[in-house]
Amino acid sequence: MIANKNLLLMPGDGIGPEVMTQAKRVLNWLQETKRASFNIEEELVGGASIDAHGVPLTDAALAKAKAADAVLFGSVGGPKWDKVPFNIRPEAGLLKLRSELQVFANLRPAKVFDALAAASSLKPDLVRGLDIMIVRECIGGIYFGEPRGIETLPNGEQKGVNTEVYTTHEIQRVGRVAFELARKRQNRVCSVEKANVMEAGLLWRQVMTKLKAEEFPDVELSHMYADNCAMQLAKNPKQFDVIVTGNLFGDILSDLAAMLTGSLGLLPSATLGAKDASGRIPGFYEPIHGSAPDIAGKGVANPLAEVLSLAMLLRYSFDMQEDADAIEAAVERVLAKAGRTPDIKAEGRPTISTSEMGDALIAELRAI
Ligand SMILES: NC(=O)C1=CN([C@@H]2O[C@H](COP(=O)(O)OP(=O)(O)OC[C@H]3O[C@@H](n4cnc5c(N)ncnc54)[C@H](O)[C@@H]3O)[C@@H](O)[C@H]2O)C=CC1
Ligand SMILES: CC(C)CC(=O)C(=O)O
Ligand SMILES: [Mg+2]
Repeated sequence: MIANKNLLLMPGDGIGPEVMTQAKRVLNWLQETKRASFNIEEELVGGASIDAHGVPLTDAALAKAKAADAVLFGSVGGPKWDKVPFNIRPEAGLLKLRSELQVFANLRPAKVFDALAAASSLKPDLVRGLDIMIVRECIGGIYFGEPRGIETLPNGEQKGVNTEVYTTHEIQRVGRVAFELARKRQNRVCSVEKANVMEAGLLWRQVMTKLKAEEFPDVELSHMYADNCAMQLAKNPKQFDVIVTGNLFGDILSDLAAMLTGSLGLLPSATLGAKDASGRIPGFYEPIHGSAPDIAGKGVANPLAEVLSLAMLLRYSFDMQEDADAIEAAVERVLAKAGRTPDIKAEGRPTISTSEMGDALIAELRAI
């Protein structure tokens, strides 16, 4: 049994707390069945933290996140906070967390469960069996580059500025994660950028090419422009194994990949940093979706991306492979036989709520 792991839960805003409630039921199951014992704490983040403390991430919450063995996050943002100053928006809290935890490699697996091949927006044959891994650089690129801001020009016009910046080291470290993952999969990495129009993209391509030659000669490397990659994901997604890309392109391409699997509500993620002196790797886990204001409070959000993020946490931070497998298998069984939340609604299947999806999942887990 895995004992005394410190886990910080940060549910956030909108559907974040709703889906986190279902992940907590899975945590309870793990503890009740003596598979693990956790010291669980919870902290506000995003809009909820702005309402309580005036900032999207307090120093105390950040300190707890840094001290935890892993962080499970929900989602942040919503129209209520759209007018707060830009640097303290809910989303700034999330970016600060990722950056302060130095979690640079965001693993976004897009897997199609057999029962959901028909829920994809593509024809079932194009997606059945799909299993791709998008590795998104998560603490660099245009979301963090300087200079940035909105300035007023002498003629009264305004100018909005963001800057794409990548250094050799930033590209190498995320590239290594992608190559290493590929070795455990189909041994193929597709590196995605816009080397045709952006110097940061050209450097990305050069660094990836050199990295492959020097450290990963056994792994196949291809390069693709990001716009073509979006098209290829919609045309023939099974051509990909591991995709490695920067922060902005990874954000966009993973939302597209989510729809191949049936819903944004299904895609989990793990964001990992480098091993520290004590051998610990910081791990931050979150669904790829946002706070979904259009459905928040209605009890209809799909909780499976959050639950699958918990499974990734067990797998990557606590080496609890069997328990992670058990949760993923239970999700698969639920999708094969239970009702569906509205985002993956299917003819002949009852439409169920977030908590009913949680009930079905817990019933499957208890049956093990
Ligand atoms: N990691 C995070 O916390 C993220 C936060 N955001 C924030 O969330 C807010 C809303 O952003 P949107 O662009 O609307 O993206 P979103 O991901 O929140 O929602 C996009 C669409 O997907 C649906 N959806 C998302 N998750 C779902 C789930 N679990 N079950 C069923 N349907 C689901 C929503 O109902 C909506 O129609 C904004 O404030 C945005 O900044 C957006 C993306 C990520
Ligand atoms: C705050 C945003 C960068 C969140 C987002 O869309 C994401 O990480 O996927
Ligand atoms: Mg996103």
